Amino acid sequence: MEKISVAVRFRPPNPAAADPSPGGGGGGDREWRIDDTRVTLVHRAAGPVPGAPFVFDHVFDRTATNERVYGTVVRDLIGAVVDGFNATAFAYGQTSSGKTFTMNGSDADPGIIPRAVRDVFDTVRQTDDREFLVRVSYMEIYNEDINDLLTLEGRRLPIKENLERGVYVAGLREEIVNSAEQVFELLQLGEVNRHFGETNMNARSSRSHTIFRMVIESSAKNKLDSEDPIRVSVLNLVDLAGSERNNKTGTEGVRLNEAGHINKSLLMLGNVINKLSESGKQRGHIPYRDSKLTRILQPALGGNAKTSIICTAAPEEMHIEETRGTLKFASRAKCVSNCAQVNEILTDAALLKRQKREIEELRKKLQGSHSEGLEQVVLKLRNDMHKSELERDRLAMELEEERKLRMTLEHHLTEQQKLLEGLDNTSISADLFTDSTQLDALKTPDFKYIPDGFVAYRSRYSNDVEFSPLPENFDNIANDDVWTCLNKGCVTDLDMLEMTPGLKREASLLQDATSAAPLQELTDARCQRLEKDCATDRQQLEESNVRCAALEKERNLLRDKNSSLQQELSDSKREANLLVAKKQAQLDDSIARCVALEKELSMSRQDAERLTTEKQELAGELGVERQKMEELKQDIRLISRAFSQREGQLTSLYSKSKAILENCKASHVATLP
Ligand SMILES: Nc1ncnc2c1ncn2[C@@H]1O[C@H](COP(=O)(O)OP(=O)(O)OP(=O)(O)O)[C@@H](O)[C@H]1O
Repeated sequence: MEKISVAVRFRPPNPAAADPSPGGGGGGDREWRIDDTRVTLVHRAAGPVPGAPFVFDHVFDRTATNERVYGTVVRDLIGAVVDGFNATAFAYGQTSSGKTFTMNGSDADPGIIPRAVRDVFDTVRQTDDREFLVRVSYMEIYNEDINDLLTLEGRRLPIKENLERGVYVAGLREEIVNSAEQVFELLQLGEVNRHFGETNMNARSSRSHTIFRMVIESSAKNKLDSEDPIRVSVLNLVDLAGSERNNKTGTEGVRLNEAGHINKSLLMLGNVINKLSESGKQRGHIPYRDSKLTRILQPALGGNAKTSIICTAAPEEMHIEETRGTLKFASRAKCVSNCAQVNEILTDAALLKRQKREIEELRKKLQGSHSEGLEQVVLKLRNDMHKSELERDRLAMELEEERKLRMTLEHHLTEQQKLLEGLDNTSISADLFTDSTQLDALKTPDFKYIPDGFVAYRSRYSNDVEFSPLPENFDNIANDDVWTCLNKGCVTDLDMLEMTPGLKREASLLQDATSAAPLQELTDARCQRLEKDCATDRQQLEESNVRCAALEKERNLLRDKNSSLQQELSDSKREANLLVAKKQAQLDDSIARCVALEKELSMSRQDAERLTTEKQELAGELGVERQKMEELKQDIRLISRAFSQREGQLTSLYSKSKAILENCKASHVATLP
């Protein structure tokens, strides 16, 4: 929020009015005194007239130039307009107080409009990173009709309003301009079409309110960001017609009609300012629609714009009441706040992006803190659940591997047990080896009999030629790894090869019954070894079983935890849904209430508008009545003056007659004998 900036400017005294002779209007004993930003009415002899002084943002005395006024009050607005803010500057004051002088100026000292036009183009030129499009229009409000000053066809244009453009004058010509000179040409054209007229107080009095408007559109030169919007701002420079008293301006006929409209629309402007200056609660309906001027200036009055008002005043004593009225208007305007924002137009994509963000923010707000907490809990539970699912899968895999290992071990154990039993029950004979592979397993690879077979390559073997002579040609030699691979990972098979020297001669041993003793020894050793292996395998199996049981237990625990988490999750979800439904119901309820209130409001607004119209009519009638009363009073004054003159004449006639009579009487008495 930003207050309207208000300045007061006193023009130099009118040389005719400074004339102290009767009718000259000057030479009174009261005057306005300026002290920095303070204006006080003083008796030249007796000091300040009772009443508070008026204080404004800026006060200019007769010596102030247009350059100074512009620099102090308007220059900053131009920068803001080029940056995308709306801005308005207008001159308000009684007739002949210097409004047109302030807005248009002279060749020697140009006013606000020409200076602003130059500044706009200079600022645009200095803004390197944006592209600009400047359009201008010029209109007047004459007798409550809006006329386009740039074309003679544009008469009585209607005011329209829509969401996109707000309040606008339909059919108003807008010229695209590239330089200040182009604008000055258009302004000249407008000045020709503008309504001026001669009154007793101003040989060239503005009979209409004029609004010169510049629309400045800009976009970034490098559109890297799709969200980069187009900026559209409006600068209004307004020269109002002056309020006037008919007895002073001596208006009649057309001028009187014009004055009626001027005074009425200024009254409406005053009403809007009064309402806006009231505090929020008392303010109520703002009657912008009561006049075209207030409707067009609506954004500048308490809306989306930066606004400066320059109130012009006449210093002469004969205008003290009008000046006081202007200062009161200015004081109220000082209390009005505007809310200016950069005006941006977004592309559809950017708008969508922005709206999505806003909806997301609203959704968050709607859900409130409690459901936000719930959402976090749900999220945490979901995370926990996911973690425990992963853990469960990992354990299941481990369990599966353990199971496989156990089965392999069990299988291996059974095999070995079978083998052991077989060995226990027999003295080894080739016939007992029913499975030829079993027998093969006990044999040292015999290179003579199996020419293409593999042999474990061990240095020990090669040294020990007695048991394992090296073959002449090593075409197929396997090292430890290949052997292990061939024996399905059972290293014991490789170790068994140490026994092969005995078995190398198995054919002759088995045939020779006398050599049974050493065979028995070998068998026992082998049995012991197998038993040892069995015991180790059994131990491994038991350990594996224990691990399996522990894993199963852990898995069950996890399963329980998982299901309890799922239960919690569904509870939270249910609670969150309930809460959202509750909030939605509250929202629906609020919307319904809002709709009802809006309906009520619009009805009240209609009532208020009706009342305002009635009030205005009554005020109009009152004005007429007051005028009549004034006229009657004037008549009474004239009659009583004539009456007193007559009375004086009669009295002196009577005195004269009386004196003559006395004289006559005296002369008659003297002539009596
Ligand atoms: N500050 C000033 N310095 C010098 N002359 C001024 C100044 N202000 C006004 N004048 C002169 O006073 C006269 C009336 O001024 P101007 O026409 O600007 O008044 P106005 O308020 O626009 O009147 P109206 O409402 O009737 O149009 C003009 O001759 C103008 O040159």
